[in-house]
Amino acid sequence: MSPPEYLHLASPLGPISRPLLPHPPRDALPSEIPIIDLAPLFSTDVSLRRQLASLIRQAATTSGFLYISNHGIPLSLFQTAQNASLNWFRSPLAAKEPANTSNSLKNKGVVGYRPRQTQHINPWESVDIRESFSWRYDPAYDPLHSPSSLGDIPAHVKKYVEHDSDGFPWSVMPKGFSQPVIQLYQAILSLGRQLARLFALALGLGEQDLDEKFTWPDAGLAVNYYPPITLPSQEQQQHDAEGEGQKPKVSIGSHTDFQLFTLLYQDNVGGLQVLDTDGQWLNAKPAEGTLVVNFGDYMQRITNGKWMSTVHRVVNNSGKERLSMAFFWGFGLHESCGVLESVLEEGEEKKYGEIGCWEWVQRRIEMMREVKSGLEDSTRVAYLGSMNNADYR
Ligand SMILES: O=C(O)CCC(=O)C(=O)O
Ligand SMILES: [Fe+2]
Repeated sequence: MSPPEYLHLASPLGPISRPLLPHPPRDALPSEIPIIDLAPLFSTDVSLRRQLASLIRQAATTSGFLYISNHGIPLSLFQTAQNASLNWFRSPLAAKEPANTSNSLKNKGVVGYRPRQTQHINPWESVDIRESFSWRYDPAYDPLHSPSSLGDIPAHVKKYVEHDSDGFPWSVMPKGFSQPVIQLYQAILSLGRQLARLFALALGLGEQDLDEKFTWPDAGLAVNYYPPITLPSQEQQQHDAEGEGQKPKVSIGSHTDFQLFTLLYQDNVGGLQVLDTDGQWLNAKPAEGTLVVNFGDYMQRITNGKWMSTVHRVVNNSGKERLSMAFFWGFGLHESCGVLESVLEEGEEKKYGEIGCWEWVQRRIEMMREVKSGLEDSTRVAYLGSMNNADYR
């Protein structure tokens, strides 16, 4: 019998290992990653919205991944932003360099462009074979806030949100890119707030109970460009046999998202894979007109571990370039939350304490750093190799 294989990754609790089944990835069944029709969300009939919320709760507590259809954002808005992004990513490196995150110091290197193979989300896998353009929430682009009210951002919020004047230098980006991407981002801000009401229902809360925590949300965007992974030649494989080349080649390594939920638009190329609770990789194939929704670590925490923050990665072996846009949603970074009473059964104890959203994100970043430095230590890797964390999915 071949020895069990493990997937190693960073988690909020530190490095963890998950056993893997010895089978190649297979397509997810509709029961594993359901397509949920969002139309009832826009109905005036609250009983329809409640039925929809129970479908969401079912998916959140069993797979942590689902697709939404009829979400109300026209496909053309995504396609225009997709084409604009492709055009930009295909331009020469020198044209993209002015947008490099390292030039965006005021944003602490978060906002902007990251060139190919400069990110490594999971050190047990290859460097990420992707380029990306990311930015964080800026109230100047939020339809909820009128330009004249921007001066009134409360001080305890202001230190966490960027304002246009000290934000990313959009002038370095061609308008052909920024206009459609910002337009899409604004539509996503509205959809995210509507979804937050649905999730509130699904969490046993009143529909509007979470609204305030999303007034200045932590709503970031990553536009991901994945060139095809070219499998190494035999010579190269031999050369790599002792080093990095042994690691599985990934477009973005296995990880969980940090915050509450992610809305993902993917083109029709495919490559997104989701790890089920048995250790089987499932292909989350593209389905036109849908968005993928997955839940993150903070959601898992505030639901006492019930809503799953599911491990996923991208392997683009299609031979074609792939583009995705991931919108990450969290409460405002100035907010704080503990386990929600509404999710607890009678007598159930809270597993986790309250933690601020900013502290949470810092902790997750710290854990990823720790995992990278821990890799240098061979005893630790051996320990990881034999560890099976059953509690943390
Ligand atoms: O491109 C994708 O399909 C997934 C991207 C992703 O997981 C991320 O950006 O966190
Ligand atoms: Fe992700």
